[in-house]
Amino acid sequence: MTDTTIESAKRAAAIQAVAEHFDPSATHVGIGSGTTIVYVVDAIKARSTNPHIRFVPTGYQSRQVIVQAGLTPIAFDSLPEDVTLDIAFDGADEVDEELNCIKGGGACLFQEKLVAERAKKFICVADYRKNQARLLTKWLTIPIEVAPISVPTVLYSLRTLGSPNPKVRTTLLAKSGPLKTDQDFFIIDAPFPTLLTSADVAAGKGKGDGSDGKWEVNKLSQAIKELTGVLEVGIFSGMNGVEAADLRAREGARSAVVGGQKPVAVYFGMQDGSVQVRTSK
Ligand SMILES: O=C(CO)[C@H](O)[C@H](O)COP(=O)(O)O
Repeated sequence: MTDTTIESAKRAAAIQAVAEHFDPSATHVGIGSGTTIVYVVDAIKARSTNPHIRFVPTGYQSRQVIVQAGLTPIAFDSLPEDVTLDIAFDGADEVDEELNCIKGGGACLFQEKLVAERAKKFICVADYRKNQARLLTKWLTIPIEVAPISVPTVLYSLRTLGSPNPKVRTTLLAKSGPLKTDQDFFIIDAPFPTLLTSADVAAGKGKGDGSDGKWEVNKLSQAIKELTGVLEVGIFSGMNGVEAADLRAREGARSAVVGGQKPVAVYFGMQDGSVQVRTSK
């Protein structure tokens, strides 16, 4: 496997994802972070015809990608309350059979989740290395964004939940010390055993509540999110945007759900140049 193969796989997946989901008349588009999203932005630029389209970044790097492409960014907190994004595109670190994702390899998970949940449709684009049946198969840690002051207690609680050796992510740059996110928070990378899907729990493969050392994706995400000091967890699970809209239509004002975290489709660029698409069933 060469770098060229991986980069070609990302590009092929991005081109197909944009061709199949980007509507040139869209007005607001969410743009994720990482290396794959650069190909998505290139593909959007080649198709976009609406001079009034605005792109919502998920952090500093994402904003730079938008600006360098000559497109117009709009800050997430400048969006009028009633505006939803037509679509959001992002990468992922690992995706399972149910389209649950691990994100945050680039430390941008909080804004990525805000943007994904504000979109009618969230589409993930990734290369073949990210395509796994279960989360934590090849990507072995869950990125968690935490308030710096909470680090010792969150590390302790994560060990109690079954993470053998959670660690604060450090910067690889000349300045040593913890890496700071766009919110000036820290990232803890917490290893856990491979996660069960909801289908595994339904099939009796475990309770998924961590009592036997095995966690189901949603249950672990909720357990970590409940820890004081945790801003956000790099597990994107639960509903997708279409399911969330259905729930709102059924429940109206009683539903506090804004959108979903899970993609409606994931495009994997494969080693042989093809693109594999995984959609929600
Ligand atoms: O979640 C992310 C950043 O926080 C990225 O989307 C994820 O790390 C994938 O990155 P890449 O496209 O470089 O593989």
